[in-house]
Amino acid sequence: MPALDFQTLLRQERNRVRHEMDQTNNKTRSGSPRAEESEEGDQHDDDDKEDTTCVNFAARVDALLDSVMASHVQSAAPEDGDMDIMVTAAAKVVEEGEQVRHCLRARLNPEYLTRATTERDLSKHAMRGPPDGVFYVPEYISKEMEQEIMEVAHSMPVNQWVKLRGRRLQCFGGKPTENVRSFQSEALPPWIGQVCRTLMLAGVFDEEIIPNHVLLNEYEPGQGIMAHADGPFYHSRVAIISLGGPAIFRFKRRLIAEEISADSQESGPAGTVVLEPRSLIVFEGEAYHDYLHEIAAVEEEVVGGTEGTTPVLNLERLEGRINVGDRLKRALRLSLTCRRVKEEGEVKDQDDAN
Ligand SMILES: O=C(O)CCC(=O)C(=O)O
Ligand SMILES: [Fe+2]
Repeated sequence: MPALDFQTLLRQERNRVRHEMDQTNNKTRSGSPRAEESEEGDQHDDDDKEDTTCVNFAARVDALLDSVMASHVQSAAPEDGDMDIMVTAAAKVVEEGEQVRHCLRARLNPEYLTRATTERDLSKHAMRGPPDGVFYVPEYISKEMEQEIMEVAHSMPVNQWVKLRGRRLQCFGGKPTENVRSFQSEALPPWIGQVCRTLMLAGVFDEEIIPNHVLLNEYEPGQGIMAHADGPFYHSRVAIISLGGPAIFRFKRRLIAEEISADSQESGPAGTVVLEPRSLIVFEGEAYHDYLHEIAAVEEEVVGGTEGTTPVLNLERLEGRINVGDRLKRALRLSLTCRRVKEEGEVKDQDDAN
């Protein structure tokens, strides 16, 4: 039996992706919209944009296939020449290549886009601080959209998730770098692009700063994200869509130099927001610049804190579904953090040094 050539296999996979993508693009260019898009007027603009970024997108698929390949070649230890292991690994490469393609090429139901235009006005959803600059929209996405997003997210092979101590994530739009000067933007997969477009249609982002960078975070019960600021890399408005289980988002004021003691760089929570499944939180201004945010790594948490004294900024918007003193049990939670990476000229040198 001839030895299995992983490089050839990879080349074949790439060619297949390219071929499929060429076919899709030719179809779009020759003006034959796919059936699911024909009722949605805006969709064609979107398709035009995807055409121009197609090479970039194909490069993204290549990179993913490379990493699928690398992980299997490694685990198959080809140098020991065990054919059975190699064949199993090759089959896995093809299967996962298929999954990657499916996830990256998926589209959500285009109806979600049209709904976003009519129902939302962000200014109605402002919370009273501190901190200022926080907005909360319950039921921002429908149960169907939540379900579709979770299915696409989980169709990605396990090895495409980046495993961190408190969560795992997938990054779309390019890998964040030390500073924006070395950042290489990548096209967003269509389904992520659709999510960003709903945010624009809902008035969360102007067209010029529609998000071009999205993190898909996944937290198991007991996991969280430590207090942090999102920093100068992005335009200072963040939109986070929550899916799955609930969590409490805590804002903590950043301490000024004189207040920082050896064991504390941050103050206690100034304001919290209960993130219900399918909700949207947006924050900017003071909340972005002067506060850190965190999600505690716990399996259960009490709304308003154990003393019941921590402000819950969106209490009214919870309309009795959740009250101060309630114990919230965590369940698997996904979040989409949508932001716009600044252009080179938009970052002040001082910011960049941070
Ligand atoms: O999962 C969340 O809601 C928070 C995510 C976050 O803060 C981030 O991605 O920077
Ligand atoms: Fe963050």
